Amino acid sequence: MLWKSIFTLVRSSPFLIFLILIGAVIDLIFRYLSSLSYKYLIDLAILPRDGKALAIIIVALLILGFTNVLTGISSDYAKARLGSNLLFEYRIRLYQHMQMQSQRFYKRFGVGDLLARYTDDIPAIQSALIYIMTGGLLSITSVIVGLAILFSLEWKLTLVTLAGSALLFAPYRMLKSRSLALGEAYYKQLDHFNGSVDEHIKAYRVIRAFDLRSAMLNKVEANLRTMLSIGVQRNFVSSNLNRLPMLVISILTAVILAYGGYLTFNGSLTIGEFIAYNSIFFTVGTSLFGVTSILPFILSARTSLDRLQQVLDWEPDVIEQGGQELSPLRSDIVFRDVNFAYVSGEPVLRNLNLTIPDWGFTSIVGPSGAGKSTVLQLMLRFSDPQTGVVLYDGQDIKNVQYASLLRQVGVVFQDSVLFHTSIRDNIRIGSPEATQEQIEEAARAAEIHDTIIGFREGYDTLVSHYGDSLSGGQRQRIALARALVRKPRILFLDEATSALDPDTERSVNETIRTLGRRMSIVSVTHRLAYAALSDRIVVLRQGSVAETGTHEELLERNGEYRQMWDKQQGFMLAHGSGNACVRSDRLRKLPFFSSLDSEALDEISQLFVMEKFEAGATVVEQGDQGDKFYLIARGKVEVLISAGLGERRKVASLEDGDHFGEIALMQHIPRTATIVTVTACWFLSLSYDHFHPLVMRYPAIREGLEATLRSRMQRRDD
Ligand SMILES: Nc1ncnc2c1ncn2[C@@H]1O[C@H](COP(=O)(O)OP(=O)(O)OP(=O)(O)O)[C@@H](O)[C@H]1O
Repeated sequence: MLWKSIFTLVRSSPFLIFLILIGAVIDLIFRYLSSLSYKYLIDLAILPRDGKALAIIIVALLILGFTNVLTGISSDYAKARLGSNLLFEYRIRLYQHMQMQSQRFYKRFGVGDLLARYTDDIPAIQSALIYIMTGGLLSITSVIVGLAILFSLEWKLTLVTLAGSALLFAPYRMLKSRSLALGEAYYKQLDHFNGSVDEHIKAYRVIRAFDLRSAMLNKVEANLRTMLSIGVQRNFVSSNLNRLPMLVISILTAVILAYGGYLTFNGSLTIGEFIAYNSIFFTVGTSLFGVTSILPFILSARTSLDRLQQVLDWEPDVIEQGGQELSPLRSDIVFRDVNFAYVSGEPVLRNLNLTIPDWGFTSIVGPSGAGKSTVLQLMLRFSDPQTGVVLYDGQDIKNVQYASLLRQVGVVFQDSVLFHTSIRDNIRIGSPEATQEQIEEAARAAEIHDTIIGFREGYDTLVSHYGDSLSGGQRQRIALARALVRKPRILFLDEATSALDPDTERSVNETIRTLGRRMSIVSVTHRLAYAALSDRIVVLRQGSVAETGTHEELLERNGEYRQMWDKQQGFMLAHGSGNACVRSDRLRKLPFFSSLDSEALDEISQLFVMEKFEAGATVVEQGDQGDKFYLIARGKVEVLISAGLGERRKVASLEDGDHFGEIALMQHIPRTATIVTVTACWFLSLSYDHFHPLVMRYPAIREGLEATLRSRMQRRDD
């Protein structure tokens, strides 16, 4: 398919092809007439001492040389143009293809992987095309013409030459598969390397703060060493593909000199013919060498074409077909019998039926992995359900113009990426036609205008490195302004404030609440304190709706929501987040403390110490001796277990109100899993040494912990 597009590109540039061909033909004529001129120079001008003939030959050569240079220049321009056109066409095509893709695609092709296709594969195809179009075609024609002339000069000698020339392609046959395999291996390593550089740029703070520099360096060094070794082998094979044909040409030259000399001795060839024959053979030899030297380019381009094709063959999850314009949302968004899975056989949404009216503030809550963000993604049509429909005002969003759907919505994600441009342009991205007044209006609504004008360069302040130059709250407020400048009918928030520190979260949520009076908002959150303020709450469990209602109704119902609510209660984070504590009645909800009296629980709650970890930190490492129990006052962690060969498998996510490590309170036993923070986390930790004296005093604690351990073991065995 891609080969076809190369031919289409070539066919669509007839003038450029004409310039290249004319340049090649003139070059060819020049080469052979120069070589053949020796025959006439020696036999017709020098030996008979004919000055006029000499002058005519020299003038003819000069005119030809001059013409050759002129057509060569036009041909060079045409090649440069054609090559650049190919780069442009392929890069834009790949980029457009990427724009249609969703999460599944980006999971399969990492950043490094994709970048390598832009910066290495496409140029490799370009080089091969240029070489084939110019050196290749010219060399092949040159070989054919040259052999015809050689045949006319001395056919027996030429037959010997022709037979020997077949040997020139032996190295290609021998080394082809090795070269292709090395090409593939090299690109694989290059993809890894690009990925590591990208990771380093994005996570440089975590790498430095956790002193991961030497670990990362070792990883990159191992990658580069493998690349170095493959690179050496690859270059060596490529140079052999060039060098070995030269050996064949040297042998052929020796044969021609010996046999041609013999023919000249016995008078079958004149001296002029002998010299001309050798000179033409030299040109033929060079052209033959030219033919073989494009082979490494062809091999490299073949690998690159395959790699590019692999990406372009990836079908987008969402097919954007024309359809009707979606009119402004007036009634509701409905999920009807929706089933969805990222991986076949692992359903995430199961027969989901849900109605979200177009007014007020709706919160979607539920345990981690319940499918909250997935619901949001389907509303934005980042993916389509496998069965069932998502309707906006009764219209299946698969059948409406995608752009008209996106025009109605604004979105703020948890990790809102800001671009490397001014604050003004970052907001304007939401609506490219927005005037300065509209930008400021959005910034005011997001309550960031005063902060922006307080910066020395105001709205022209450059946002650097994905927004690192701003605080988390400022970043999210600019992201909010970016969404608001679109004047959306509906604002989607995907954990938009949960990565912020408590004070900033509180203040951004107040802004969002004010906005809720002006537009409808759908917010995915796991922090129930803010969900409680919404007009309706949808509780998801394993991809279905478990409950819906207001906060009060759901508490009353005493179901799933109530449990989650109770779990998150009882923690107090002081303003400024310098301190936190847990109430004794909250401790009673932990199964191993449930039978203790208030006095004991009060004592225990005093023993907790607050610990703060940034996102990406390892809190406990599998195999280390456990000496602390942790309660998550706020934040989210992942529980990982070793899956061999240094790989880790995620087995669970824990968040506000969850706990881990309780067995460490009873005995120093190795941790059975690694805990890594996903967002910044505030933990309350209780150390074995502080706690142990209490266990001695209150036997009920030991009994509770032993029961927990037994049930844990039982669950694991099951
Ligand atoms: N791109 C993906 N590929 C495969 N599985 C995915 C992908 N994205 C999410 N999942 C899985 O789908 C399930 C639902 O994920 P989703 O992010 O919607 O849950 P959530 O309720 O928002 O959870 P959380 O609060 O932890 O963000 C989880 O089991 C998750 O591991």
